[in-house]
Amino acid sequence: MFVRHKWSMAGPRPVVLSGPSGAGKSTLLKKLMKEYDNVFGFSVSHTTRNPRPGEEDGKDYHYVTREVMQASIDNGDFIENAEFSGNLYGTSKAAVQDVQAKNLICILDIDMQGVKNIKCTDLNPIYISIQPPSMALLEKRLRDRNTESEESLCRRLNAARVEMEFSKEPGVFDVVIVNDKLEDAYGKLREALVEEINLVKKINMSS
Ligand SMILES: Nc1nc2c(ncn2[C@@H]2O[C@H](COP(=O)(O)OP(=O)(O)O)[C@@H](O)[C@H]2O)c(=O)[nH]1
Ligand SMILES: Nc1ncnc2c1ncn2[C@@H]1O[C@H](COP(=O)(O)OP(=O)(O)O)[C@@H](O)[C@H]1O
Repeated sequence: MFVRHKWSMAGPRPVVLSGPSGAGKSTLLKKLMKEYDNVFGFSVSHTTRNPRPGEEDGKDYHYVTREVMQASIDNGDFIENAEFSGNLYGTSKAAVQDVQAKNLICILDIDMQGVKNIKCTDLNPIYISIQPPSMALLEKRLRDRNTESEESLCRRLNAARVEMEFSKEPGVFDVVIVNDKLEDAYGKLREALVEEINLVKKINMSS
């Protein structure tokens, strides 16, 4: 699957954030996008899950029915897609192209199936894993977030065990960040991206 041909002008490298549900990916990426205006662009995924209070269609996700999403997948519109906790999720080609067209660092928030599939493309992102300090803390944070039913919570915690093991596989992630204290984790994320951030600032200043 080709998103951007290797011979096209080199833009900034995209960033993949992955890790268990509740690890703090959205919190960290929202902080990053707030601090760095016009440097990052979020790859807005499609999902068949319902929007949570406060989430916006077209901003957090494109919320679609399974029928619509499956038809779009069959049509070849997606770079990758996966079933997670009973719902379909996927990154459309358009989601990434929209961000890359603006020469911004494209951030993808995807699960481990997504990571495996993106590795088969020529997207060449920086792979960052966000991990919770422990299963117990992950459960507490997910419960306190108050977004999941008991069933959804169980499914996410089961998936989290597998995601946590996956993050230990050598060579999968460029950086693994344990999100204990938010400010410390954020500092590590920023540090991992500083070169790419400076590159985009330079490009944007000269254009
Ligand atoms: N493969 C894949 N995973 C995605 C995509 N969008 C979101 N996810 C993952 O789906 C999982 C569930 O996301 P979500 O329902 O927003 O719940 P949350 O992670 O608990 O906030 C997370 O691991 C996300 O990283 C996507 O486009 N592709
Ligand atoms: N370092 C942290 N310490 C305490 N709570 C946190 C921390 N990071 C995130 N949270 C909280 O944990 C919950 C899960 O974080 P979230 O960003 O939604 O995770 P994800 O996007 O990975 O599913 C949220 O309620 C968030 O406010």
